[in-house]
Amino acid sequence: MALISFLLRSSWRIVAIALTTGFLSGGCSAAVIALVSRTLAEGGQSTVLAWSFAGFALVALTTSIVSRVVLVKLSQDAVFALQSRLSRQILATQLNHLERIGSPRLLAILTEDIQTLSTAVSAIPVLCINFAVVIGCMVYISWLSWQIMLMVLLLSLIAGISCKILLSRGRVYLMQAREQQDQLFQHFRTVIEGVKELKLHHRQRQDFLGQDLDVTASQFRRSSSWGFSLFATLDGWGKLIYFFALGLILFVLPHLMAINPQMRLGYVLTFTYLLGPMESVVAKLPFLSKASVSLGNIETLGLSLRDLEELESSPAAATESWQSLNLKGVTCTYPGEKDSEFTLGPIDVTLQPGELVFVVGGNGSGKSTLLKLMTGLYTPVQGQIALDGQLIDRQNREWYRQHFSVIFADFYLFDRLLGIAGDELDAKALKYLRELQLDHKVTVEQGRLSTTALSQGQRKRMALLATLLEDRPIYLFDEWAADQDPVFKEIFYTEFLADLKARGKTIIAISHDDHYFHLADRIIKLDFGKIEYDKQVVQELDTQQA
Ligand SMILES: Nc1ncnc2c1ncn2[C@@H]1O[C@H](COP(=O)(O)OP(=O)(O)OP(=O)(O)O)[C@@H](O)[C@H]1O
Repeated sequence: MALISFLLRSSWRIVAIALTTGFLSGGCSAAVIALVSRTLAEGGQSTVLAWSFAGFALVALTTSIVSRVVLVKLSQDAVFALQSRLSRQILATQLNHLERIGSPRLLAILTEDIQTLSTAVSAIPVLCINFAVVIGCMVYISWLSWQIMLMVLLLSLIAGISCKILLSRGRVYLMQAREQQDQLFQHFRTVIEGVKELKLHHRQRQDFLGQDLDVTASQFRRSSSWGFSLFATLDGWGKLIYFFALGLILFVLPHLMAINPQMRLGYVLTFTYLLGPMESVVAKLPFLSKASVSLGNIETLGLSLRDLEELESSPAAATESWQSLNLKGVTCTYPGEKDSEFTLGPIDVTLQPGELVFVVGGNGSGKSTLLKLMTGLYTPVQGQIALDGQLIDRQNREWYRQHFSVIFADFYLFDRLLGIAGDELDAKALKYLRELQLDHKVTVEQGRLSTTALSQGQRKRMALLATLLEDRPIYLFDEWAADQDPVFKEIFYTEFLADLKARGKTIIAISHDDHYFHLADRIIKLDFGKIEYDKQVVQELDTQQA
């Protein structure tokens, strides 16, 4: 039902057409078999029966095609819309919420759950048709004899209740398996991203494979096997009931009531024909159950993303001539156990245009967190951020973010210069490629990079190229120079930063390169999430000289 309502949300009209034609097709197939049974039972041949047979067969065939084609298109459209909506929702959700959900879970939902849903939804037309065949045949059998109708109803009731019990048990195992799959995705990530370390260390690899991957994989295997075994039992149980009914008609009923051999032949034929559709319906049940677990996951994620969704709008252009950026009593907390909880702040900082500020401090002192807070990626738990006196809130946060160009320590290098247009883009990119000494390695054509298979230092230079082309008022670098050779480190601090400063840009650079601290206007030092000091470098030198 959940799957049908998922499709109904896309287009109830198409679902109505698909279900009607599906049931019509199934009904006509049942009518065909009823006609065959009757013809065999009566032993004669009539033109009316022959034409009816041809008519029902034709309608069964055409409506089956219509139902399948219509629903396949609708289901693929619905899955496409879902993928697109989820991706957009993820991008529109607060960063700290996404970090809490974790990338393995997000990836599992975007790939595994959506694929499961897509497979199940494409099976719906066949299911409808087969379901209608089963119902149609049952109706036909019931119409022939009320005693057999009673027997069919009773057996259907027993089958329905027992199937429900087995299905709900199986579903519990599938839900467990799906949770374990999230963990498995985390381990697969380790396999892919930690491949170098794991290949180098035999014991490390054995430890990881034996204690992590295999343990989760075998838990997943156990839950899945239990789930699917219960569904297999369901299949067997269904067949047992079916054979029981067949046996009753063949061997018991003739002793209880007057039933001629032809009619018996008709019943047996109808029952035998029923087996195929019934098997098909039962075989699809595990996939439907799995899909409903996936749909639950998708919807839970959707709801949780919606709760923490940010306003998406086409923001106004960044203010080039801003005067002050003010953080007042700003705090940010990563929730965790009492001892491991980290709080940054309260932070009080005011930045001016054209300033070069170095942020320093030990590992884990909160430098990167400060950058995410300053750029509006994290929402402060307390305190306020204001640009030129304008408080930053949900309404204008998107606009506020347009002021920053950032290279994070774990930056992502896109394979094309996204969102940067202009006729001269390639020429400007070439100029920077030369300055960054990458022109022998990378070319840019219509904004697309010829390669991103570069060394870490080169990748960082390409990220710098992209930010330079963005030309935003405030630049933030999280230990950008850490991967650069001494020559380029020198060029970065003395030429690139100086050039940005000369262009009136504000630069906030997290750095451990104390060689270059004298170039800064200000140094902010963080310690355990608090500002230890925030001092003007030039003033201090002046004071010393005085
Ligand atoms: N996504 C996160 N979830 C939970 N805690 C986090 C997260 N990111 C950082 N932390 C915690 O916040 C603290 C500050 O981290 P942050 O990355 O800001 O430090 P940093 O000063 O940039 O360190 P480094 O110099 O090592 O890069 C650390 O104790 C870290 O464990």
